[in-house]
Amino acid sequence: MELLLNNFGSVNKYLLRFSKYHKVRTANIRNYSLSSLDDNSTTAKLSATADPTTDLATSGQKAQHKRTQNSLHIAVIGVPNAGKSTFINNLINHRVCPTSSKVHTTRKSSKAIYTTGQTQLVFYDTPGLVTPREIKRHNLEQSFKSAYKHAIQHADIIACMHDVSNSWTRNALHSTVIETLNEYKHLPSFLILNKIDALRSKRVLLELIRVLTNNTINTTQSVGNKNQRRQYKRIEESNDKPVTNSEDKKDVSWSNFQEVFLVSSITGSGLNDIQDYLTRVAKERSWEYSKGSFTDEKPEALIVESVRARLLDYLPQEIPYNLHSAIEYFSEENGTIYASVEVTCPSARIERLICGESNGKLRQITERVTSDLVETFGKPISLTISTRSKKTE
Ligand SMILES: Nc1nc2c(ncn2[C@@H]2O[C@H](COP(=O)(O)OP(=O)(O)OP(=O)(O)O)[C@@H](O)[C@H]2O)c(=O)[nH]1
Repeated sequence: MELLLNNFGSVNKYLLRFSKYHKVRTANIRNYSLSSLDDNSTTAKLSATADPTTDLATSGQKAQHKRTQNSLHIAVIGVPNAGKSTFINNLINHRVCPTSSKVHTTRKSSKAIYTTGQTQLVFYDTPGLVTPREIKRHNLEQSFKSAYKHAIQHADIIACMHDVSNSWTRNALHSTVIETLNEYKHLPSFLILNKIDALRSKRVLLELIRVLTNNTINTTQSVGNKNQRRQYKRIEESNDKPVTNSEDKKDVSWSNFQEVFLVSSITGSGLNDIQDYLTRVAKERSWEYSKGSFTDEKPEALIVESVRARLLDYLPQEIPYNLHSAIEYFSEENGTIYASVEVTCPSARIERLICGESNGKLRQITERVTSDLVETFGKPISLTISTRSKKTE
């Protein structure tokens, strides 16, 4: 079965959404200008007009001396669904890491690049840390477990993402996270408490900081920047009651975090503080990527991963984990991307489920992926998703 969606009619709607997305996210950071995908390159690019200080250097009023370049490689680790990809996309103001409401959306380590002023931040989005049992249950590739190692080995610092919205798991760092931090304890690390928007009581956060850092971060004194301390103070002054005891729990905590940040990756709250922190600690080192690069992934790979992410969102339970998506066709002509992806299903029954009545579900999925990809590439895309089944009934 095949469904072709010609999206030229609706592409303006997507471009409008795209520019809104960028304007909102970049309001107080910098101005963006979109440029086309670099025809000669295999990486997706947008050009960004960086902050005014850099513009000055490149305009007629060139700086007297050559400015140094700084860079920092950050491995973002955490359990599946902690919000790692959402965090990176919103921090770099660009959708390069596919996200979904299901676990294991990210399957391999990928890079997202953000350049501001003299500093280039290179984020490694890593697959959620998993146990061998989870690898089996979700039919994950064996390379899954080791993918984060590659990222950490290239990192200067580890960002440890922790989901505070889940009251069952938030009071402890997962054992796989502690194991990883231990294994790479020579690297500095910081803790990100994510999804604070989902909390009714913010009071719980102070207690969590104490528990998860083994009481090593003092929320009332010199740790953190002014904003963070103000945030901690506001929480302290609220009337809510703490929910846990503050006794030391070494097996659920890590004592060597250098900073703790409270963020909502989805609303963008707190992300500027992290950006400032990373810029401050960046090393004097030449940039690896040109100023306009946002990822080193090939556009074809971004397309396939975006299809996979939306299949995870639209299909129930374990079904999407047993599908295989592959690019069939990719080209770019006159500023428009043409792509076709084939989804192989384990049976005709599953294929019918994906397509839905009169192909309605497949059309919905295709529209959603198209919208995501317009945000990714900043240009129209004509996308076809076709399905086939391994077995007929
Ligand atoms: N409420 C809320 N939801 C969030 C936040 N950040 C991420 N999410 C949601 O959490 C889910 C998982 O987000 P992802 O960014 O895909 O998580 P991940 O850690 O990359 O997941 P894996 O690929 O499984 O490792 C998605 O449904 C996001 O919309 C947040 O700050 N607040």
